[in-house]
Amino acid sequence: MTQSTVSAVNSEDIAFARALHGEKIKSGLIANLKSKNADVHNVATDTYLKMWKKSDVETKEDEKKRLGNYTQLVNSYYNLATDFYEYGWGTSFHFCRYYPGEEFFRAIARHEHFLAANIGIKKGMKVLDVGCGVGGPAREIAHFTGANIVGLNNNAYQIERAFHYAAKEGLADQTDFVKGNFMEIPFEENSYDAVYAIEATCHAPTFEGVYGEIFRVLKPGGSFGCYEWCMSDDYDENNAQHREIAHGIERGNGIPKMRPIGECLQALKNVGFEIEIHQDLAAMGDPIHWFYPLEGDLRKCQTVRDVLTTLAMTKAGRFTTTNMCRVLEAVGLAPKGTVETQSFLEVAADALVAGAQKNLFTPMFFFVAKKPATA
Ligand SMILES: CC(C)=CCC[C@@H](C)[C@H]1CC[C@H]2C3=C(CC[C@]12C)[C@@]1(C)CC[C@H](O)C[C@@H]1CC3
Repeated sequence: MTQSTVSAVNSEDIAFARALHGEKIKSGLIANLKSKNADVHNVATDTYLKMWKKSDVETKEDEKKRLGNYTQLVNSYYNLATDFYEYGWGTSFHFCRYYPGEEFFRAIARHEHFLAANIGIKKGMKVLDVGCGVGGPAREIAHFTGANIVGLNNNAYQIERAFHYAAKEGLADQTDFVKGNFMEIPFEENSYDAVYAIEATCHAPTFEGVYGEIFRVLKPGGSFGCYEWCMSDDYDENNAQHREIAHGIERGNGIPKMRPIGECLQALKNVGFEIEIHQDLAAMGDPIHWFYPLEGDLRKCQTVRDVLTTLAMTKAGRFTTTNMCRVLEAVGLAPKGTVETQSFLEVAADALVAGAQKNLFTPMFFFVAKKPATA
């Protein structure tokens, strides 16, 4: 794409996001739902849902269309899901490991510190967060390390929220957020000391495309650290039950195509990275599973405070949210399509848990890859 086409696409996305969500930043699910423009919300809902057939047999052609339209797919997904994520999960949109007794938000932060420490992020470094969401990890890593973090994200709504939260935490000078496509990163080559991506690059149509761009902007000798969403070695694409779980993960999470671990490692090598560490952190035999909040069993909560924190994530909490959305939609306080959004998020939760329980899926295939000093 030429520079002028890129800025035209960006302006269109920004205008769409403003028309859909309104100009002012609000907090709380109900306040956010109330402020949506119903007609624009309808467009976002239709755009997302038309990418997925509900009952008919899924064909390779459907998958190809999603891969070709990945920007529309991912943008419409996050235009619909972001408020629900913040309401149910907070502002760091990722999973994590837990040790016995560890509180939810503490574990989330520790997962971010672990990544920052492994790629050697230090005070004053210039670091890129690829697919930064609303900036939860970028803020935590900025506070933790003193580095300057730039978050890249193609969703204009999330970018606006990221600026808002960073300013509130006094990080306006230490962070920046840029709307852009990670398949065409809008920065110069060799411009970042370190790059990380947390559960984001699975939205790309190919690992090679996004990793190649990360390689380009990273300085020689710099490290790229990532938690990648992958299907495990036990996953068999020709097994109908496995495929159904993978498809649920795709549809519920706005992912054009789930790929195996092998493809991730091969892509890193193909674009020139030297892989220094790789390990599936979901397969470490942890007594507390990474997916426990979505399992719906409050007895698995780590602390009393966690019962409240994880309430909206459990089956009972999700049932309540669905009914609340039904009522809000019926009385006109939430736009049409809100119940549908909650329903594909339910698909996400169930498919993620099923994939985890059968050891078919990991949201934390962790790797550190280095750009050779001679590159
Ligand atoms: C999509 C990717 C690559 C990463 C996001 C990972 C997680 C943060 C989300 C995956 C499924 C999401 C769900 C919710 C919050 C965010 C996730 C865990 C809810 C708990 C939000 C509240 C809703 O009512 C139910 C959602 C279920 C799925």
